[in-house]
Amino acid sequence: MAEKYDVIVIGGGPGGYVAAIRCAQLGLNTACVEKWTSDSGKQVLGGTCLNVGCIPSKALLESSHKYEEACHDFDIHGIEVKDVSMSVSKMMERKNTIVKNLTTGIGSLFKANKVTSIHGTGKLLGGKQVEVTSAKGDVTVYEAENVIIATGSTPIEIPPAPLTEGHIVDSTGALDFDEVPKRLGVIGAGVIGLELGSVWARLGSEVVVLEAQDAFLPAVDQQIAKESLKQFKKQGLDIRLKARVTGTEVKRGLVTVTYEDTKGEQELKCDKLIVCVGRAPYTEGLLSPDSGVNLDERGFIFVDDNCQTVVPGVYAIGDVVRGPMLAHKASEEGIMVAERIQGHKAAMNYDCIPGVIYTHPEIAWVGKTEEQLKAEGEAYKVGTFPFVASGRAMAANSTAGLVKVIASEKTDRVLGIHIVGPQASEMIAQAVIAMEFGSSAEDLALTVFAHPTLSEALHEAALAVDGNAIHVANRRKK
Ligand SMILES: NC(=O)c1ccc[n+]([C@@H]2O[C@H](COP(=O)([O-])OP(=O)(O)OC[C@H]3O[C@@H](n4cnc5c(N)ncnc54)[C@H](O)[C@@H]3O)[C@@H](O)[C@H]2O)c1
Repeated sequence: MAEKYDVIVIGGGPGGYVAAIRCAQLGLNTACVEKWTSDSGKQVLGGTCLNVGCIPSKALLESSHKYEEACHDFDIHGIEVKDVSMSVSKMMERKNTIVKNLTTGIGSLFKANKVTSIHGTGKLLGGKQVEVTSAKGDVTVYEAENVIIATGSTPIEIPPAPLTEGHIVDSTGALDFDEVPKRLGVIGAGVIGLELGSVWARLGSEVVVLEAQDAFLPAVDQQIAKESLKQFKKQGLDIRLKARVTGTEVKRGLVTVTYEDTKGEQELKCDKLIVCVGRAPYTEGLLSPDSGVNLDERGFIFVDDNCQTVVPGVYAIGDVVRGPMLAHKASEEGIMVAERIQGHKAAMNYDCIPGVIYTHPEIAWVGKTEEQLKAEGEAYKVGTFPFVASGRAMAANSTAGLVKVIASEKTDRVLGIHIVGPQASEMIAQAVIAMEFGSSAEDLALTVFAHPTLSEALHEAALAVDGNAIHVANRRKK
């Protein structure tokens, strides 16, 4: 008889491992299937986020930022540093240690919560059975009352730029360069292109980012996107918009990229090229024909608002379903599904998911952009506050950027908050809480913020919504 669980989770990333832990906490007999294998043949938990995504990229962003500060920004504080050098191997060692600590930590959390970890590739069969194939090829079939699919996504490859070992790489390869490339090409000015482009630019690469679209960060509020582009250009990132890559050639270690822009066909020569043109849901070999689970027209697993597939008791969460491909969205969906399996009435608020781009300055937002509200015909009012007027930002020598609060013209309810500036990734949590609690701009304006903090910029932007900012001249009321 096949071994039976209350819940089997397929995938051990931030969606899957969080779902598994929550299910076990709620008293469900839970197993998590993960195929990722280390060089020594051991199972690795944590998925893309911990192994080759959010965490390692933040480790490199932090190291490269410190290097850049030591080279260029200490001087203003009166600190003189000479002969600054960077050891790429040491930087990578630090990153690898952080990844190892976190991924092994999940194993400990599984033990503490009594989640059974199954090493192998999971496949959903009919009747809520899960087939697991080990690295050696042994096949075991398990049964489950409930299955949660959390298999994530993989980088998209494009025909004009096939990955070529050591020369044309995806985001995973770009986290493991063994030296700073002199010239680095990046295809795609999205989240990954900007974050990884920043890492290597700070370390000395001449970075050219080729972006097919004519708008920069089209999903971001365009006032914030414009300010960000200005800052990135100042930092020496050469971002070329309306530049669609049409071909690549690798010859004697040199990559030649051909692309088309408004002037016609162009060429770019670089030592390494990163392809980061988006990610696709990962469903390869996942579903047997009789599993009953459907994909939508874009290849995502089709689910309702509660992450339920068309098969009762089979759920899917994270990058493999609709919505933003973000670790925190996956984790929260995992918790919601675990609660629902246990009969609770949990639901996700998809209108309050923050987005962050970890460049310098950081970009962060929650809720609607001005462009979205215009398109929806919703009347709104806007308050902004620039960090150049913040004492704390001055003290930190980080005055680029602004906070923007958008509120309903009719009700004053906050509809969106957008930030480009220092610590935006941390500040956005305040905005998310405000929106989650249905705050008005006035509620924020009447709240006491500690002085001197960067968060005061959010307070002032909320005050500015009705022309009441103190530390900046208000726009005249009409
Ligand atoms: N900080 C974060 O939250 C974070 C970090 C990394 C990745 N992610 C997620 O991972 C996913 C993938 O990120 P990404 O940066 O690869 O994708 P993306 O969708 O953010 O950006 C890809 C960009 O590539 C451009 N592009 C596509 N084909 C092109 C071509 N032939 N020539 C030139 N440009 C081309 C697109 O127009 C787009 O702007 C995203 O969903 C993102 O949200 C999030």
